[in-house]
Amino acid sequence: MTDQAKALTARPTTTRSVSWRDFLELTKPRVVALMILTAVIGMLLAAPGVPGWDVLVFGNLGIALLAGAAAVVNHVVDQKIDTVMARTRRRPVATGRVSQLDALLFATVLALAGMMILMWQVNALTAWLTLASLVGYAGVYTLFLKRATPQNIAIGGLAGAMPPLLGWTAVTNQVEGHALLLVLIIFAWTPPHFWALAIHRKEEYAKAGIPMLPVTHGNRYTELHILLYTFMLLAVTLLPFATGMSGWIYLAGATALGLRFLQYSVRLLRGDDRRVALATFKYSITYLMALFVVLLVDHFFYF
Ligand code: HEM
Ligand SMILES: CC(C)=CCC/C(C)=C/CC/C(C)=C/COP(=O)(O)OP(=O)(O)O
Repeated sequence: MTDQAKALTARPTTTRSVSWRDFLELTKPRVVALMILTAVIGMLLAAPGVPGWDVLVFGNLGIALLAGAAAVVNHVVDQKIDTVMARTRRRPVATGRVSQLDALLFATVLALAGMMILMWQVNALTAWLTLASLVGYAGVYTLFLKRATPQNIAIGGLAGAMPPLLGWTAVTNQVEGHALLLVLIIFAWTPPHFWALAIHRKEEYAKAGIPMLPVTHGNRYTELHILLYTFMLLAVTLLPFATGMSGWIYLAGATALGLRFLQYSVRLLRGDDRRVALATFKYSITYLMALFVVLLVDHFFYF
């Protein structure tokens, strides 16, 4: 192998030694933080009043530990493909700063701690549903779907959509219709959230050999699907109002946020521009955060 070929295939080297920050990074803290926001709001909507501090603290801690563990496993399973993509090549396992074994041990500790907390301090239903979400993301999505089909996100997104239900069951110990509605909202949101980023990073996914929708079916097809999912998202977000779960404040907020999302999707379909794709991805995060905050404001306004 020539020196140039070696340089191209080598793992990115790192001069920095391992630190606690690497372990924190492995847990995808910003993604988990948004999941916890949706779990907290699930708890607050489920409770007749305000849930007890113990459910709030232990429920969210347990869910966060298991979600973090799932993210760590994702780094281990994806080590090779993370090394190929510019967005992920500096990750702790991809660079080798954290070994696969250490990462797996870390994931095991997080998962065991999370399960014990949920089992002993919350309830078994929440513990098993959270574990199922971990398996859904780390096992079904990462290990299998991500590499197998361009519909990976449309199916695998269910795992990431679970936190509001997990929050709800932590309080009520029951799976109820309104909680499933919140799951449905995140489930419909996930494809536009991710496909916008996949368009922006299409070349990298192609290089890594991952069959993301823009790679297999092109940008225009993906943009059309983003638009269709955004319509569906807008329709699904009207259900909390239609079923009497939320009031007019929510309806106004959800409609305004959804119309703005549609505006991004239409711009994307018209312009096919990488920068618009990135802006759409960023908006998707603001959108979900704002939508759940509006749900909560509405809940306490009519309370
Ligand atoms: C299987 C479903 C999902 C897929 C495939 C997906 C994909 C992604 C990807 C690839 C990124 C970029 C990460 C990076 O640059 O390191 C990202 C970022 C993000 N995702 Fe998702 N996502 C999913 C579900 C969710 C869910 C359910 C939430 C929250 C409820 C969420 C919240 C976020 C946030 C907050 C970021 C920004 C993270 C940052 O700034 O570092 N995602 N997502
Ligand atoms: C217990 C529970 C609630 C589990 C949910 C786990 C969890 C952290 C889901 C995150 C969703 C996500 C960021 C997917 C991206 O994975 P990717 O591999 O497509 O993206 P990447 O290339 O950035 O790693």
